[in-house]
Amino acid sequence: MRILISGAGIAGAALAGWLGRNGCDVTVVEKASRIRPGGQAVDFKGRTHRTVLERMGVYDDIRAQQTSRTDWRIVDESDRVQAVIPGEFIGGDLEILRGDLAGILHRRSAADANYVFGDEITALTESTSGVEVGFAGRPAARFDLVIGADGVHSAVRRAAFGPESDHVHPLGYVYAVAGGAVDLSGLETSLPDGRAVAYGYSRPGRLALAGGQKAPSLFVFAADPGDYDRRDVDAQRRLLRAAFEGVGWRVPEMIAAAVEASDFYLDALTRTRMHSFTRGRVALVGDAGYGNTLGGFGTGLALVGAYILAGELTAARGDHAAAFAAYDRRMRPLTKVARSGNAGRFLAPGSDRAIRRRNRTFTNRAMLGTMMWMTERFATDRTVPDYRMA
Ligand SMILES: Cc1cc2nc3c(=O)[nH]c(=O)nc-3n(C[C@H](O)[C@H](O)[C@H](O)COP(=O)(O)OP(=O)(O)OC[C@H]3O[C@@H](n4cnc5c(N)ncnc54)[C@H](O)[C@@H]3O)c2cc1C
Repeated sequence: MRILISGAGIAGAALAGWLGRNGCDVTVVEKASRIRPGGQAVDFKGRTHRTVLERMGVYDDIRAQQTSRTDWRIVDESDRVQAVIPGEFIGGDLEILRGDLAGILHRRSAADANYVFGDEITALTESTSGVEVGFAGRPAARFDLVIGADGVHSAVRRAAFGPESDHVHPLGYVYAVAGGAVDLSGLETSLPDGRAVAYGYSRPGRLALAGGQKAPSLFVFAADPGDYDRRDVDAQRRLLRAAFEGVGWRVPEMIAAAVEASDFYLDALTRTRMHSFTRGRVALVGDAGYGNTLGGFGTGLALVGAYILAGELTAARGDHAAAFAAYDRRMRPLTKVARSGNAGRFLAPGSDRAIRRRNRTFTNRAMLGTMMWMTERFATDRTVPDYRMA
């Protein structure tokens, strides 16, 4: 089977490895000129994630580069500690910087797929025998299947399922992630009017790296996607500056570093809801189909989704319709966790009262224990089939 994957992020690289190793001719087209670095820490929780990582053969590589998963201290603007969120709640069982994970997955799949950087699809035309794909920078080509692993703003989803606004719902917050300059670990401050800054994440023993490399900062604030232009990064830097204007604590230093950083990234918090993750010869995997920004499940879901999609395609031996139907059916309950929840409310509560309520939750061990148990029980403790793939 000739399969095109759009997007070489977490889902795309994972899927490329599985399909390439199991007999498919895989091309991955990535808009960026290389594997995109950057991002905050992402994490894995529970039995399902661990099983998939072990079957992929990347569990030990991830462990070798995991972050120190420190507790988060929530402080006020005078640095007084208001609550401590345990590292295992924020960072799951295994936590790694997103950019490091993307590197591991790419290295693991590089020999199994043909990676094309700096290009993107412009059109999809499906017939009974395949999909004709137009590209921005190369001649059109024909594939048996096309997979959208191109993230929240998926071009494949737009081409095959209709406009983004039909599927992607803004949650009322914007986030920015960028390289930082303050050597602190797992510290967050919440400002009463729906703004929050977090700082932290490093690999064990490498908090203040000799080379000057610092962990990225995360900024979250209440705003709408209409407040900025997705293509105008300078305007986004100005938006971030304006959102934290006049804030004390270490914020001026962090903002100054963030707006200068080459890995500056700003986007709306959104939730993606699809009636089906497949249509004809096209399927969506990862954030393109079931994203919920900063919800804490996106990366695990992307890897589980890639595993199940590849497994069903391998098991169906060329019957893509049967494989896609099974993928849809299996992913539906797993993705329930992404169809609700808004991390903005947790990270940047909009009032003093809401902040106090959030902090009380995290100082109550029993409540925290219940939340962690429920997460594991209902979201990440599911049995996935053993597809016996290479
Ligand atoms: C730079 C960056 C930083 C991130 N930071 C965080 C973070 O701090 N915390 C967090 O929880 N999640 C973060 N994420 C999202 C996180 O990676 C995903 O939620 C999750 O891992 C699922 O991954 P995915 O592969 O579906 O999407 P992504 O990891 O977003 O990968 C999508 C890939 O598709 C590429 N792409 C986009 N459009 C096209 C196109 N038209 N054609 C070809 N390729 C395209 C992108 O360049 C990217 O490489 C970040 C994503 C990126 C790209």
